[in-house]
Amino acid sequence: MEVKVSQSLQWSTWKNSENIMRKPSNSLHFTGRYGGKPPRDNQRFVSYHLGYGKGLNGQRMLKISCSSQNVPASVLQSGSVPTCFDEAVILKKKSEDIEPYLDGCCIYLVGMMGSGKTTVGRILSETLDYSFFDCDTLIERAVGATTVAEIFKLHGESFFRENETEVIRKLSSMKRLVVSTGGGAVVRPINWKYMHRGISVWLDVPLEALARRIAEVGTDSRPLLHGEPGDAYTKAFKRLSALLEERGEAYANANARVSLENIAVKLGCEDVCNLTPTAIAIEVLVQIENFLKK
Ligand SMILES: Nc1ncnc2c1ncn2[C@@H]1O[C@H](COP(=O)(O)OP(=O)(O)O)[C@@H](O)[C@H]1O
Ligand SMILES: O=C(O)C1=C[C@@H](OP(=O)(O)O)[C@@H](O)[C@H](O)C1
Repeated sequence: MEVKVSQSLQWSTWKNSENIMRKPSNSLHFTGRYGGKPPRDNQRFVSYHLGYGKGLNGQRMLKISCSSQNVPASVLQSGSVPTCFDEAVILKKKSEDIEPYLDGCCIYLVGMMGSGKTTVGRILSETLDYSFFDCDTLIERAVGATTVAEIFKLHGESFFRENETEVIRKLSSMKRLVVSTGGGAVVRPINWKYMHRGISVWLDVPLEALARRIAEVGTDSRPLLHGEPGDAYTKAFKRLSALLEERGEAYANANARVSLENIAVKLGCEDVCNLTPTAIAIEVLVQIENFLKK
């Protein structure tokens, strides 16, 4: 029997398995932890299921699946969550398929705040062996400020936008980058002139999901969401709806659109919040491929 284990199922995940249980039907279930130290609650564990099944030709095959629940935002963003075996394999295969067509072209992720540009961008850069850049971080460095919120407070939004354009301009002369742009980068036509030197992809996420994600981490780092009354979810929802209303058409300038609602339908998933960043990264590659083959 030949079993190919993807790189993203790292040895450390297996080595650190907390408990291995033999299940009745000749299958194994074990829970692995990610990261160095054992977390205290079970929610930070990832469960693996190993069992035998039949392949297409009826041959016996080892099947591996993995599930993770309530993985903290910081871990999701770090891109170090052990992902579903199948998803990891599909992602790698897809990236190998499109690499020759991409020819080193930069990928710009656009979308509302919280749409997952940073989280998905990191995964894409890793699988494509590209470098990853987050525009907000580069602007903070260029200005010598600690946060975007500080830049807005000290210098105002138009100063921030000027710097954003300058960062995008500089990045656009480079190759093999995945760039996570700020949610508002789409409003300036000059930014599109630079982004169209590469391929732009719009991560289209329903407002409810955006607001839920942002409410979880708070609005501190996102100055445009400050100032609404109400609980974190309501505040985020209201401001995001107003911004989306203003910007909807600007996002549609992107070369490709990745709709989380469409992915959920494809995968038979009831709630877009259950889509993993890897599943979304796969769809980004599929949509880039569609665009390049047009
Ligand atoms: N597929 C996903 N499922 C659940 N939470 C996610 C997903 N993608 C991103 N997040 C979380 O949503 C928040 C915003 O994601 P982030 O990548 O920073 O978005 P952006 O860069 O577009 O602002 C983060 O807390 C992140 O962990
Ligand atoms: O939507 C926007 O106008 C903004 C989005 C933020 O980036 P993220 O989309 O990465 O949160 C950041 O650039 C700034 O707070 C403004």
